[in-house]
Amino acid sequence: MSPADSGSRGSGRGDGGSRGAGRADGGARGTGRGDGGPRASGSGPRRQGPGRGSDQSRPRRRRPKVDAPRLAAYEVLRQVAGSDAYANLVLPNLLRDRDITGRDAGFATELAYGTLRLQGRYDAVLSQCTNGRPLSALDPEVLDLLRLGAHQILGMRVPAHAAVSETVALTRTVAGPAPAGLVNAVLRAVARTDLAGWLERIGEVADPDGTNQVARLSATTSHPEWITRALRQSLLADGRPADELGDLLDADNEPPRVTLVARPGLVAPQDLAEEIARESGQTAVPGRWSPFALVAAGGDPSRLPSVRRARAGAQDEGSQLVALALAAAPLAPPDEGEQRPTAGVDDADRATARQAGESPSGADQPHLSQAGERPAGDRAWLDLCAGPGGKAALLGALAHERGATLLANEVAPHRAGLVRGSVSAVPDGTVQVRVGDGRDLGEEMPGRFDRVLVDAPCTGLGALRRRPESRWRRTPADLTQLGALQRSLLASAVEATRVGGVVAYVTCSPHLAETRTVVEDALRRLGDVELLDAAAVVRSIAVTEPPGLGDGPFVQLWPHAHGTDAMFLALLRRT
Ligand SMILES: C[S@@+](CC[C@H](N)C(=O)[O-])C[C@H]1O[C@@H](n2cnc3c(N)ncnc32)[C@H](O)[C@@H]1O
Repeated sequence: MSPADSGSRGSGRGDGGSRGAGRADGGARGTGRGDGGPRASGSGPRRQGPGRGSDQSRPRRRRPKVDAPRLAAYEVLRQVAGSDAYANLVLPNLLRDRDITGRDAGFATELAYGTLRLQGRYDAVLSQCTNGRPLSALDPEVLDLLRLGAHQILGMRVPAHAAVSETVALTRTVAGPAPAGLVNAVLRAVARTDLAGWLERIGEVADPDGTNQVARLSATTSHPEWITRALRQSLLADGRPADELGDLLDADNEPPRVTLVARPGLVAPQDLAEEIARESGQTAVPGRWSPFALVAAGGDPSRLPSVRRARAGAQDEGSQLVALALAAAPLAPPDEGEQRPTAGVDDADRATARQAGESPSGADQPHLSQAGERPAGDRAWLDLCAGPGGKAALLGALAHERGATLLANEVAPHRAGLVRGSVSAVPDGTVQVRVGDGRDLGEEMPGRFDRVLVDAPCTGLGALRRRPESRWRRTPADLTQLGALQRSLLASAVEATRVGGVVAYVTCSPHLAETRTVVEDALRRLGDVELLDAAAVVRSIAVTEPPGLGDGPFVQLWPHAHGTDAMFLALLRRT
C-alpha cells in the first residue's frame, strides 16, 4: 500500500499511511491467537535468498505487512467483545505500548470508536453483502474485520481499494488465509454503493412500509431499537418535537468536543486558555453555558499542567451546569430550634474512620475545622455518589470559596481513590472522601447536610458519544436493577438533608425510567419534599440561556440541542 492509498480525511491522517512506528511486521502480537501469527503458506510473495546455500533451496515466505493502527483498532474490538473491556480504557494503553502517536493514533482512535458506534449500521449493510449468509454464521473475528473495513469505506473515506486490501492483509495476519477471500468479496460489495445509497437501502429494509420511524432510524443511525424508542419518549416528555429524534441520534455518533473546567479559585479560565495555547497550540474558547468551561478543538487535556495538578479537569458542560445548579439552588432557613452538629462533616470523619478502621484524628485526615467562616445553614455539602470525582472537585472548589465543607462519598474504594485525586487541589480542610454505601448514609447522618448531590449510577444513555460500545452492552433489564438503586440513593439523600436543604438528583441518562419516574416516585413516597424549578436555577447561572429549557421543574439537556451530554436534573427541597 502506498501511504496515499489509505488516507483518512476523516481522521486527519492526511498522508493516509502509517509511518515509521506505525508499521508492524505482521506478527499477531497480542492478538490472543497464541499460534505465533499467520501461517506462512499462501501468505505473501516468495522471496529467494541471494545465493545463500541451503536458503536457496528453501524459499522464505514473507509475512503480510499489516498497518499498526488498524491492528490496534482490531484488538480493541476483540477485547470489547471478548472481555467486556471498555474501548476508552483499552485503546490508550495499546497506543502507548506500541508507540503509535500523532496521526496514526488519531486514525486508530477514529477507526476503533467509529466502528463500535456504527456497528449496527454496518451490520445492516454487511448483511446485504453476504449472499444471504446471516452475520451470526460468521466467526466473530471475521465480523469485526468486516466492520472495520466497512467503517473505512463508508465512515472514514479511505479509498475503497486501500480499505479492502489493508483489511484483507489484516485478516491474513490475525485470522489466517482462509477467510481472506470472503472479506475481500464482501468489502468489494460494500464499496459498490456510497453511504447515502446504503442509508436509503438499509432504511427500506428496516421499514419497508415507511411507517416505522424508530426501526428506520435505529438501522441508519446505529442504535438498538429499545434505545431509539426510549429517546423518542424522553424528547416528547421534555416538550420537544419527535422530528428532533434523527438529530439526537446523529449527535450520539459524533465524538464530543474537548471540554475543560477551570475549577473556581484554583485556576482562572483565561489562564487555562493561555496554558492550552502554550502547551498544545490549540485555541480554547469559553463554553456556551458554564462560566468555568473552555472548549478546545482537540488535544489531550491530561497533559496540561493544570489538569495534572487537578486545578482543572476534563468535564462536559452539562456536568458543570448541574453541579453549579446545586450550589445555586435556594435553601430555606433551618427549622427554628433545629439542633444539629455545627459542621456535619465531623460525623462523616467518624463514619469514614470506622469503615477504614482508622482513628478520625489520623494524620492524613483533613483538618475540617480550618475551613473559613461558614454561612449559617449552608455549610455542609454532600456528594453521595462521587466517583471518579469530576463534580466533587467543582463542588469542593465552590464550597471552599463559600466557607462550606464537602463530604464526597463513593462505594467503590478504587473510585474513591480517583475522587481523592480529583479534589487534591482544593485546599485542605474542605473536602472529606468517604468510602461507603450511599444507601446507608441517610440513616447514619440524618438531617446533617444543606446541599446534597445524587449523581446516580445509571445506564449512561445520555453519554453514548463518549462510550462507543455502551449502546450495545446496555439492556432494558439494567433499568430495573438501576431503578431500585436510584430510588434508595435518592431516599437516603433526602434523609441526610436538613429541613430546608436541597437535593440535586442527576443522571447522565434521559431515560424516563431513570429520571422523572424516580423523582415522581420519591415525591409520592417520601412526602416531606417539594420540587424546585431547576430550569429557573439553571437560567440564573448559565452564561447564556440554554434554548428549550421549558417551564421546568426538570432540566433535560441534549447533545443535539446543547452540545452537552443528555444530563437530567431535578432539585428537591426537604420540607
Ligand atoms: C454517575 S457516577 C458519578 C459521577 C461523579 N459524580 C462525577 O462527576 O465524577 C455514579 C457513581 O456512583 C457510585 N455508586 C454506585 N452505587 C453506589 C452506592 N450504593 N453508594 C455510593 N455510590 C455508589 C459508582 O461507583 C459511581 O462511581
